[in-house]
Amino acid sequence: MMIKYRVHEVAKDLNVPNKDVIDTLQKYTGEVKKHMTALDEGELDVVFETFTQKNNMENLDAYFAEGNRKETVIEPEKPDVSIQPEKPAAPAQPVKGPHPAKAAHPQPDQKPVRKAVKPGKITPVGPKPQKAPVPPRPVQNTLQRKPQQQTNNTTDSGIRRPAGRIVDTHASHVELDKYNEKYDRLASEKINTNNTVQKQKLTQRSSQYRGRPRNSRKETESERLRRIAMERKAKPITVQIPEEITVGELALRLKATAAEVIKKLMAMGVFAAVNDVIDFDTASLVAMEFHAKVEKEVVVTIEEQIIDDSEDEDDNLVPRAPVVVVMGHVDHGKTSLLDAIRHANVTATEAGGITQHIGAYQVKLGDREVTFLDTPGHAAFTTMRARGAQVTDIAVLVVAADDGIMPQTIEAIHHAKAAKVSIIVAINKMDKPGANPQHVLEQLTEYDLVPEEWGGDTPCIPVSALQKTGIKDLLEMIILTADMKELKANPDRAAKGTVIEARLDKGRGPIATMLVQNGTLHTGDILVAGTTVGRVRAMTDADGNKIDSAGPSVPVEITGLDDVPTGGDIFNAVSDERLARELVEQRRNEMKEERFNSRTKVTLDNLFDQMKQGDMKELQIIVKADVQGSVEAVRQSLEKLSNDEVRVNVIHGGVGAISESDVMLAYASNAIIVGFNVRPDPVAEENAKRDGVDMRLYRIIYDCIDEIESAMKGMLAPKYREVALGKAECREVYKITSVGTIAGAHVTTGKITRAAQIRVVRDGIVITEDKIDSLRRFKDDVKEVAEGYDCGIGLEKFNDIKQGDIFEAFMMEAYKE
Ligand SMILES: Nc1nc2c(ncn2[C@@H]2O[C@H](COP(=O)(O)OP(=O)(O)OP(=O)(O)O)[C@@H](O)[C@H]2O)c(=O)[nH]1
Repeated sequence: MMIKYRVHEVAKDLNVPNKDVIDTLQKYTGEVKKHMTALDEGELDVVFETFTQKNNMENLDAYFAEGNRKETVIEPEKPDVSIQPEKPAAPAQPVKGPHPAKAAHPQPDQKPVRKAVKPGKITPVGPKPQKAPVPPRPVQNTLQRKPQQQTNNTTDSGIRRPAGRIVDTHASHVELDKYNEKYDRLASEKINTNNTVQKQKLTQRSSQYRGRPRNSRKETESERLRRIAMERKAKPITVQIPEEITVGELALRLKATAAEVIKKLMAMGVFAAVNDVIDFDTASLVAMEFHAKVEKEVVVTIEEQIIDDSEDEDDNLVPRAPVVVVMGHVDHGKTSLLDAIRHANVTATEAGGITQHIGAYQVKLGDREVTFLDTPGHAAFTTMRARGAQVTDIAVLVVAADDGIMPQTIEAIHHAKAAKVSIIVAINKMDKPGANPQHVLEQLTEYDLVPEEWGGDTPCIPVSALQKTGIKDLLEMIILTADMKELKANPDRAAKGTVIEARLDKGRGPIATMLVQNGTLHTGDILVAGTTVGRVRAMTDADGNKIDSAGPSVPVEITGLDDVPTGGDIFNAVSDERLARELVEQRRNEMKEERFNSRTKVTLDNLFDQMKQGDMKELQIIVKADVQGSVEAVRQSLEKLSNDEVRVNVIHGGVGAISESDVMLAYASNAIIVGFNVRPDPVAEENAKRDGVDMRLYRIIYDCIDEIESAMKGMLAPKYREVALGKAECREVYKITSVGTIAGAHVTTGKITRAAQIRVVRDGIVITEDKIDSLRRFKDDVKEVAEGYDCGIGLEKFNDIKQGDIFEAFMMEAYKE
C-alpha cells in the first residue's frame, strides 16, 4: 500500500517551512501544491534532490575530522537521537545533507545548514518508518546517475546521525553499513594519527548498535568489516596472487569488499565486474592500494609434483641408440627389409625363438645398437606425431630399384620432412634384373633429396632385402647419421618415453610396447601413460626375455597398467601412486572436456580468426588431384598467396583419391586438404570428420585459389546447403503457344514456392535443375501452393516436361559452421 507523504510532513521532516517545499515544487513541476497535498515519488525526488544539493558537502576530510570530534560529544547511551536545529527555518539534512559538524563551521559560499550543535540540544527523535513513501530505488542507478551525490549521501549516514534515518526513508534499501565502513576507513586513513579517536568512535558506534534491536545481522557484519579494516591498518596483510584472479577472489584475499576492489580498479582505468578475471600485475596494483604485501602464488600442478621434467646436465648425458622407422611405397620391401635387418643379427639358435613381435626391436652392430620401430608404413609414425610424440630420429625410405618413386614414397618423404627426421634412402631389390638405381637417384632430386654421391646430404644405400645384401652398409650409415645427430640421454633418472602400441590380453590384461626415451624404467615403477596408470608388473625385451630395467632407446613390453593406453601416448615413471591416479583422473576429465569443446584444427572457416589471433604463421596444405599437372599448378598458385602474415606451404601433393594417410598427415600437421576432381575414400572421409580435418573438394583450380585467398582475407563466402521444401507430381502437360510448356501438377508433400528451385526427377534420375518461371492456381499467380493442391508450374529454361515427372522444390540456405 502506498503511504501518503504530504507537503507539510516533508517540510517538517526536512525542517524547512512548507513554503520552501511548495516553492521548490512549483519551480520544477510548475504546479502550486497545497500543504496537505500528498506527493508522488517523482515530486518527492525533486524535493529531496533540491534540499540535498543545497546542503552538499565538499570536503570529506574536514567532515570526518569534525565528525570525530563531534562524536565524542554525543552521548553514546542515547542511540536514537537527532540533533535539533535551533532555528526551524534552517533546512535539516535530508539524503545528501551535510554533517551537522559542518554546520558548526558554515562555509561562506554555502548556506548555513544548521547552527552549532550543543550537547544540551540533543533530544531523542524516533524514526518515522511510516513516512517512507518513496519506493526503493536501485542503488546501482543512483550511483550511476549521481556518483558525487551518492558519496555525500553515504557520508552523511556514515556517522549514523539521526538524519541518516531520513536517508533510509528516501532510499530504504541502501546498504548504509557498507558505506559507513568504507568511509570510516577512508577517514581513518586520512586522520591516521589518532587511534584513540578512532577507537572511541567505534566503541560509541558499537554501543549505539547494541542499543538497536533491529538489523542486528547487518550490524555484526559491519562490525566485522570495521575490525578487518582496523587489522589491515595495524598489520598490513600479505596476499598471494596467482597469474590470474577474479575480482571477487581478490577482494576476499584482501579482506575487502568486491565493491572496494572494483572502485580501485576503476580509479586505475580498469572496468571489471566481480566475476571478471584480472592479471597478476593489475591485481598487485590493487593490493598495494590496500597496503597489502603481494606475493606471487605459484600453482604447482600434479604433473610438476610427480613428474621430473628438468633438463639434463650435459655431464649426465650418454650416447643412446638411434630410433629408426622404415617407410616406403607398398610392396617396395619394407617388411622384407625389417626382417632382413633383424635376422642378420640373430644367431641361428636364437632364430627359432623369435616368435614374439612387440612392434619394435634392437639390433647390434659391433658395440652399437639401433632401435627399429617394427611398424612398416608411416601410419603409426604419423599417429604418434599427431599425438605430440617425437619418437624417431631417422627414417629409412625404401624405394624399389625397379619401380622408382611412387605416390606413397612421396607421401613418406613429406611425412618424414614434416617430422624433421633424417632420411636415409634404401634402394631395395637391387638383385632384380630391372633395377635402375640411377633413375631412383634422379627422381629423388625432384623432392629435394640430393644423393650424397651427387654432392647432396641424402645417403642412398643399395640393398636387397631378399638376398640380404647391403644390410650392413645400411646399418653403418644409420649409426653414422646418428653420430652426427649426437643422440644422447640420461639413464640415471625416472623413465620417460612413448607407447608404441598396446593391446588387451585376455590373460595378462593390458600389454603395452613402450620405447624408453630418457631415464631407465624398472619393474615396480609407477607409470602414468596418457590416461592410464599402473605399476610395471613384468617387463620383457624385444626378444621376449624377462628384464628388470630398460634404459634409453630400449623398447620393452610391459604389463601392469590398469587400462590400454593409446599408441603415441607419452609415459612417465612417477614417484607417487596416489597423485598419479589423481593426475590420470584429471587428464581423463580434461580429455572429455576437450572433446566437448570445439576443435581448434585449422579450417578455411576459422583461418582468418586464427590468423588474427596470431595463431597461424603458416597455412599447411595437402593437394590431391587427378593428374600431376594439376597438383603442380595448384601448388604454385597457392604458394604465391603467401603474404606478410601467413606463409602458404604445400606440404604434400599427390595424384589419386584422398586417403587415410593424407588425413593423418593433415591432422598431424594441422593442414587443410584440397582435392581436384578427386574424392576421399570412405575411411579418409570418416577420419577427417572425426579429427576435424578440413577437406575442400573442387573441380576448378581457380575456385580453390579464390576460396583460400578469400579465407585469408576473412571474406570467405558462406557455405550453402539445400533445404527441401516439397514435391509435386506432373499429372498433365500443357503446351501453350507464346508461354511454353506448363506442368499441371499436384503437390504431394510440403509446398512449392515461387522462389524455389526445382529439380526435375524422372524415374529416379535427375533430369535438370531449373527455376520456376510461373506458379499458378487456376488463373492466378500465387506465391506458394500447399500440399494436396493442384497448380500449374512453368520452368524458366526446361520445356521437355513429361507426365509423371517429379518436381522437387528446394532452396539454398547460407550457413556458417
Ligand atoms: N627380388 C626382390 N624382391 C623383394 C625384395 N624385397 C622384397 N621383395 C619382394 O617384394 C614383395 C613385397 O615385399 P614386402 O616386404 O612385403 O613389401 P612391403 O613394402 O612391406 O609391402 P606392404 O607391407 O604391402 O606395404 C615381396 O614379394 C617380397 O618378396 C628384394 O630385395 N628383391
